[in-house]
Amino acid sequence: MTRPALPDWRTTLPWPAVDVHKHARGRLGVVSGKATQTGAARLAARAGLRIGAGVVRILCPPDATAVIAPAIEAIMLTPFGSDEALAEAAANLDAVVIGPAAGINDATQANVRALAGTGAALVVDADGLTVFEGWPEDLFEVLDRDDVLTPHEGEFRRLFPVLLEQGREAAAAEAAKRAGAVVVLKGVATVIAAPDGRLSVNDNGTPWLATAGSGDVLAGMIAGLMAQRMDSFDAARAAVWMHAEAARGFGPGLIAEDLPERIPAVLAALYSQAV
Ligand SMILES: NC(=O)C1=CN([C@@H]2O[C@H](COP(=O)(O)OP(=O)(O)OC[C@H]3O[C@@H](n4cnc5c(N)ncnc54)[C@H](O)[C@@H]3O)[C@@H](O)[C@H]2O)[C@@H](O)CC1
Ligand SMILES: Nc1ncnc2c1ncn2[C@@H]1O[C@H](COP(=O)(O)OP(=O)(O)O)[C@@H](O)[C@H]1O
Repeated sequence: MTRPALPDWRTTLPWPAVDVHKHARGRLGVVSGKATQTGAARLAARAGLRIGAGVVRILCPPDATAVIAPAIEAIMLTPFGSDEALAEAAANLDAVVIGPAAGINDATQANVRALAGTGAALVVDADGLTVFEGWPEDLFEVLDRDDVLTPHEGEFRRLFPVLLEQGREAAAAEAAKRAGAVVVLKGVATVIAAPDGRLSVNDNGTPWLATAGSGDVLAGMIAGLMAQRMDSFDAARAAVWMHAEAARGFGPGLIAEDLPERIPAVLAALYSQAV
């Protein structure tokens, strides 16, 4: 018996319907760090907006409001003063990114937990992963299967100390099972693994991506597709490929700020194949 081919992510990209409106298109939240650490959230938010989320809101500690407000236009801003207030602010969001420059402290842990109790699908990156070093089960027990973890190898080791000895593919597959969530093990050939056993290795990586903040952009791209109701595993595969394609299109001199601005060209090429 032959198994039906898994749908390729290109066939499930969320192109907007004629009668869509911005809220129906998908609402994305990105949690910012404190006043001196807001750039990572702004990169992720801009990437999420560029990849098609209809409404994007940065959720920030009160001290960061005056820093972020003059640095955004289409992106909205909501300050929160506690984990409960964060959950309230995220109540009507479809997807949320937490972790980029969030801070390695108890507040970030509490914020991840609070967001996990909302209906939003989560992308947990960077400090959102690092804060669970030593007690990863505390993270895994609050995750849903449509949540996504996006560790680089350093962050992966903090949550899964010996798994990489099995090789990157086996490690990512086991990590996804243990976490009960999609795991994106970043690197030269990024591995994407789902808790149901689906596994994919990205094939268009480029070293131009080895630049500060490129991972923050990727987190925003994945969550931006998830906010548009794309399956989390497909969203991760699609975003990882588009992220690399955007970097290839730019080439030498690429910095993370350039990546969101290359997304339209990458989307346009995919759209021309879809219609
Ligand atoms: N514009 C911004 O505001 C930016 C903020 N960022 C944030 O800054 C905070 C600290 O970033 P750091 O880069 O110091 O933290 P990392 O956790 O990335 O790096 C700390 C250590 O982890 C190890 N490591 C890093 N990348 C690795 C890899 N790919 N493979 C193996 N080991 C690796 C290295 O030993 C490194 O010294 C994070 O919250 C991050 O999200 C960064 O994303 C860069 C841009
Ligand atoms: N040499 C490389 N080849 C391909 N991709 C790379 C390379 N170096 C880094 N990347 C990609 O760049 C991104 C870096 O993410 P991350 O380490 O989280 O950076 P940051 O924390 O600065 O945002 C990942 O998507 C990773 O796969």
